[in-house]
Amino acid sequence: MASAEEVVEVGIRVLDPEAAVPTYAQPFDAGADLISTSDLELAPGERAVVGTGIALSIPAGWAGFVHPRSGLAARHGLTVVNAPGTIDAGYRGEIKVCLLNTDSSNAITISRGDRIAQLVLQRVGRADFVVTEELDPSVRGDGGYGSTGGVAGWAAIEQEDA
Ligand SMILES: O=c1ccn([C@H]2C[C@H](O)[C@@H](COP(=O)(O)OP(=O)(O)OP(=O)(O)O)O2)c(=O)[nH]1
Ligand SMILES: [Mg+2]
Repeated sequence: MASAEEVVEVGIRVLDPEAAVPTYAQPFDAGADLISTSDLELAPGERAVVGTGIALSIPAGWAGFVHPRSGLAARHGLTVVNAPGTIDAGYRGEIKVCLLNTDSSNAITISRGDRIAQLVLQRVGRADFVVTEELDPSVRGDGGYGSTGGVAGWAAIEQEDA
């Protein structure tokens, strides 16, 4: 049986009198919705940094990641420029979202209180970088950027199997 989800305690300051603690829309959702504290309109191709009205104290060993919401992305072309935005455990300022209207012809209107993005909490590690002349060998080696093949999917796999 799958193990239960891990719940981490995160301190929160609600900075805007009308903002609220972020909520998970459904049980087991990974993302808690973040709201906009501003009214704004994004012209096609325009971006803006938008406040969410909250500040957090995330425990060391964890980080928050600001992801776009898929419905707004699919319906309107709204995304997060730096997706996922990284919220460091030590950051105590207001969480802000750098929104981008990717639609080529329609403006997007955002109203105060709209759920504009979602925050995912994840465990994170930090590297102890050890300088070396030779890296451990691996099967992939230095192959990257398409080294395993192009875009062909099923057809290529079927040919290889034949
Ligand atoms: O979508 C985001 C991304 C970042 N931040 C805040 C929290 C994060 O801890 C801090 C720094 O983010 P990042 O390291 O991505 O930005 P930077 O350009 O490297 O700034 P800095 O020099 O402050 O690290 O900005 C947000 O509020 N929203
Ligand atoms: Mg940084």
